[in-house]
Amino acid sequence: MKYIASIDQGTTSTRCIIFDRKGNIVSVGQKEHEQIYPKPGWVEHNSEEIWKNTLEVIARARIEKSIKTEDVAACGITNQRETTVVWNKRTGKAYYNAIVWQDTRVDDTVKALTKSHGSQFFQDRTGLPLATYFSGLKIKWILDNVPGVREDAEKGQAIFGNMDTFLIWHLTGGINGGLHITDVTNASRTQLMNLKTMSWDAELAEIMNIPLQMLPAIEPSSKVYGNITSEVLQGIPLAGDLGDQQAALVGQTCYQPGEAKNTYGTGCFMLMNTGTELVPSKHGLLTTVAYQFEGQPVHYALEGSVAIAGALVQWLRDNLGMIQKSTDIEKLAKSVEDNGGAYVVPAFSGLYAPYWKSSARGVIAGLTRYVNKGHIARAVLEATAYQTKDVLEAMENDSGIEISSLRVDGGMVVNELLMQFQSDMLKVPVIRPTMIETTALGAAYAAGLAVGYWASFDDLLQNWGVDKRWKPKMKATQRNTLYKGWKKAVKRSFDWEK
Ligand SMILES: Nc1ncnc2c1ncn2[C@@H]1O[C@H](COP(=O)(O)OP(=O)(O)O)[C@@H](O)[C@H]1O
Ligand SMILES: O=P(O)(O)OC[C@H](O)CO
Repeated sequence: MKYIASIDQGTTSTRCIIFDRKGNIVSVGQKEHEQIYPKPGWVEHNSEEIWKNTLEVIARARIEKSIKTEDVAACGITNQRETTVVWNKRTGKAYYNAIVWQDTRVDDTVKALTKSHGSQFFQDRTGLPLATYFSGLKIKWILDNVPGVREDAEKGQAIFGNMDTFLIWHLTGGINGGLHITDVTNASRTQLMNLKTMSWDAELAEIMNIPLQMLPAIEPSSKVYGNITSEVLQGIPLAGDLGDQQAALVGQTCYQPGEAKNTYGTGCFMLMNTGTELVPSKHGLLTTVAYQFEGQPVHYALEGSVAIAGALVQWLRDNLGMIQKSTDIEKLAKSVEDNGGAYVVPAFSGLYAPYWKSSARGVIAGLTRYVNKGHIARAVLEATAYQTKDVLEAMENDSGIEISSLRVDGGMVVNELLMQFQSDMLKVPVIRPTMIETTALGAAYAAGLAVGYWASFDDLLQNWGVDKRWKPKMKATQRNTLYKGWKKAVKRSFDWEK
């Protein structure tokens, strides 16, 4: 068979990418979905729209190159993590919109649980500090606020899933016996899975008042789970499932302890493989599952999650109208020499790693009459690079490993100005591989390994190649001055919401 199909259900869009054995893209279908902001801090998606888009992008990817079902060896799936859907398994209907990972509505519960149990209690079991980010408290919010859900959950009719689970259930039969499963990487983002046992933690579920029967079965990330029943890929084995940031780690072939990648999409996520060793963080990172291939031990990762990166570029485009397309930002930013003293701290969902300040809110600091649109555009791009520096320092401190170069991917890495500035800030080379759709590729690798399309990791390592490398050029004094300014601006964003 010639190909592997991969579904990448991201925060802004859903893609289906068909890959060949060399890891090259054969065809792509992609569609954006609506971002719903009912109140400040709330972010939702319509899960029904995402399901329809999924079918449409698979069909588009196949039609583009007239790909026959019999040419597809397997399908993998990867997804925006943490985003939470609860639906009825008899009707297939969601009780409420999907609550997106960036949503901060459970902030009061975070504060109450921090008071009663302490954040460390949750971090010790799940690797995650108590925060609005993860799925558990989003499930609780739906159970507590949407009429009828709790009763149905107790009867075993209302079930929970992240977007992987929701799509797998639909793709494998839906109301006619769809699989209700997730993988270890997605489960590790719910704040309900015990990182040592890889199973749901009954005590955590009880604290959050979540009936255990609504949670999916936890599977490895690479395994034949079952066959797809939907017409668009009927009969194809569904054989890979990974959270998107973990999928990018697999797609970047970071299989050795100490290897790290940074993905620049809506948010920005740096993951370092720590092997089979679970490394607790003391510097504001998450300990998470990197992947598990069937029959092999779980591999862990340290993760620095940044909530807003490319989303800040979108905000400049959609909310301020300063650019028409995301790509326009580079030209605008290049119209000036530097940031003119301005800093943008995009604490739209509070600040994630390494700060974990849910009461922070966005600020633009350092304004004078000198500052123009170009400076703001530059400060917007720089914000992603500074946030990455914050995370990289924490990563080095936690792991004791000095990162000598950084593999990058995601929608923002086409921006050369950002990549050069990133290398300048980190003082290490930044490497963009030939294939930057590493998220979809990682899920394809998981599926392909499960069905023997690829024989081993060695096959995958050969597919990775360098497209471009940026080396640090900035003088130390300039780097230090700029970064000091960022740190000052970050402090200004703290404690905005009480
Ligand atoms: N040339 C560019 N410069 C900066 N940001 C960009 C550029 N092109 C796209 N982006 C940003 O990249 C993000 C999309 O990346 P992608 O990896 O597709 O995200 P996701 O997987 O989160 O949906 C958007 O937030 C967009 O604003
Ligand atoms: O959809 P992305 O690429 O922004 O990734 C979102 C992350 O998985 C959230 O944890």
